[in-house]
Amino acid sequence: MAAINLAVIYYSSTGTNYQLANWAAESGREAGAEVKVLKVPELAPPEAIESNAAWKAHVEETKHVPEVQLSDLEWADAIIFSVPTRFGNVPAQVKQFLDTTGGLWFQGKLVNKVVSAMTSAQNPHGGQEATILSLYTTMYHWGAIVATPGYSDPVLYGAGGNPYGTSVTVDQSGNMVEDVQGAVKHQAKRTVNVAEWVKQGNQ
Ligand SMILES: Cc1cc2nc3c(=O)[nH]c(=O)nc-3n(C[C@H](O)[C@H](O)[C@H](O)COP(=O)(O)O)c2cc1C
Repeated sequence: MAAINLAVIYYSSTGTNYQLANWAAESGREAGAEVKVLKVPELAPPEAIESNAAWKAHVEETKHVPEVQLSDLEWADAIIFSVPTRFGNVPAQVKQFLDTTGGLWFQGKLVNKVVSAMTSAQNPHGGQEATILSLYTTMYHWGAIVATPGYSDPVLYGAGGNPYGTSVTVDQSGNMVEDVQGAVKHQAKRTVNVAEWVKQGNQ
């Protein structure tokens, strides 16, 4: 099998998407990939972060995580995004990062990247599917190959059955409502497997 470089790129204010990213990374390594977990740079002013204890704690907890660079996108064969819902769309931090990929896009360097996405929201119908589809719209412009979980494994039903990508509800205390660990791991393994098929086909 061709060795796959997997970049797990996340944004998180209060830790949910960081946890999803780490489960995906674990599964990617189990599937034999070389894995990097990378955070999208924060744009919020320090006063906003300071005013929210959970946000502040998460920023402290993840100080060691490298920020994603454009070179990470070049390096990656497969990319898994994990981002929270913001009014049914991606957070501004993520959009800002995506908008820096214009140069790579222009050079055709994002073509055939195998991508997949996950999200979280406070409400079970709070815009999870819309958020993932918004992100995928950019991926279609990249010429990426979007690898959705669909209903490719029974574990997805127990996780809420979002065929576009794993999504989870976060309660008022910041805890995940559905048990999505298995679905995340399945999605990550599947993404690595699809990247292997694509890479082999290109060799
Ligand atoms: C500006 C803003 C907009 C949000 N919009 C929604 C929304 O439309 N629907 C929803 O269910 N949750 C919404 N949320 C809640 C977040 O999605 C939730 O806090 C997030 O999924 C937690 O992920 P994290 O722990 O990785 O930061 C919003 C939060 C913020 C700050």
